[in-house]
Amino acid sequence: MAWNVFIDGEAGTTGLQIRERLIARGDITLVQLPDDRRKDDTARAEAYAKADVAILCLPDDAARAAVQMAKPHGTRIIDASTAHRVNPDWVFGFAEIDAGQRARIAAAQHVSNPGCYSTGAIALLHPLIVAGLLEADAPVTINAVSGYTGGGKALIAEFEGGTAPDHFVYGLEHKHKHIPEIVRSAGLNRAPVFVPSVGKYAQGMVVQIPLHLPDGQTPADLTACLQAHYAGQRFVQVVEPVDIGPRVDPQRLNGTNRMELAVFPSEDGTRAVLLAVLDNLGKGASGAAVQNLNIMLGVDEGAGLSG
Ligand SMILES: NC(=O)C1=CN([C@@H]2O[C@H](COP(=O)(O)OP(=O)(O)OC[C@H]3O[C@@H](n4cnc5c(N)ncnc54)[C@H](OP(=O)(O)O)[C@@H]3O)[C@@H](O)[C@H]2O)C=CC1
Ligand SMILES: CC(=O)N[C@@H](CCC(=O)OP(=O)(O)O)C(=O)O
Repeated sequence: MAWNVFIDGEAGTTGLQIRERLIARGDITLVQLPDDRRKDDTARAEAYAKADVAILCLPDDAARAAVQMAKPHGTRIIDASTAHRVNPDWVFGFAEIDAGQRARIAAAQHVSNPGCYSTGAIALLHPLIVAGLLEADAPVTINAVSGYTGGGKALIAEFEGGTAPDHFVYGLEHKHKHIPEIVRSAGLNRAPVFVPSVGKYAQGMVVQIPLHLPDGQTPADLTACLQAHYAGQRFVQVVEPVDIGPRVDPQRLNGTNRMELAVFPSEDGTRAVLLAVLDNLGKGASGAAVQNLNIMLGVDEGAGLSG
């Protein structure tokens, strides 16, 4: 038996990469629309009626409307957009966040994928806050660099058309859309200062969180906490700085669903940089969507994914 899966927004950046990961699978039949009907609501409603699971790769407003369209048909949904990430009725689609999350995803009607930057930031912060190594109201700063596919078709056109600078910093109005989901899912009580940037390369991302450590805490304590939290995980690994540094390449995990976490210490042990590397279109979007789909269907979590 094959499951029917509809990727709404299949022609977009995230949608295309999900299709690539599902197209050859024998256990999945893609419900597809002809190009001239992909925004036709009658055709989309028919697709929702047929699908067991729909994956929304749409702008936020279109994702909210799609949920209403799917409702009469009872279609299970994975939303890649920002629309439902802090909605308490949706399950947050970061399987590794804690021991119970896979079961919650498996049973869910509605799963919301984390944002790409958020995946790295939450993966680093959540275990430390739960373990009491970082206060929930700590003044956290998050810096990051992403490949330009993170901005979807519009930003890709700017970079490939030569109208964007080779590297730019943004989010400086302190209103980036990932801040609410980072606060909620990391377990912070205070909004972090988040400064993302984009470089002239297509895919790949590094998220960095610099910390001054309190007296008595060492970088090794942070590493040990992350190692314990992610022990045995297939797609999230804690690595040594020497394995990925001293020059960390944001593209090192491209094409995979993996994320690497590391703690880079100062020589005297009083400071550290927490670092996450991932493919913004892998574990940061399309890979995570497929991982969540696999969990929801009860099949091998890594089916169709490169780890
Ligand atoms: N790119 C990334 O790294 C990540 C993206 N996301 C999220 O995934 C979602 C999709 O992003 P991304 O793939 O980058 O964006 P793109 O702009 O590349 O793709 C969006 C697609 O949605 C289509 N679309 C827009 N409105 C509708 C509608 N009403 N009905 C049907 N289709 C519609 C667009 O059509 P058309 O082709 O005609 O423009 C386009 O193909 C967004 O919410 C984004 O925030 C999440 C994590 C990471
Ligand atoms: C480079 C770039 O523009 N990145 C996007 C985030 C990409 C992502 O994670 O997607 P969501 O839109 O689903 O949150 C941004 O900063 O808005």
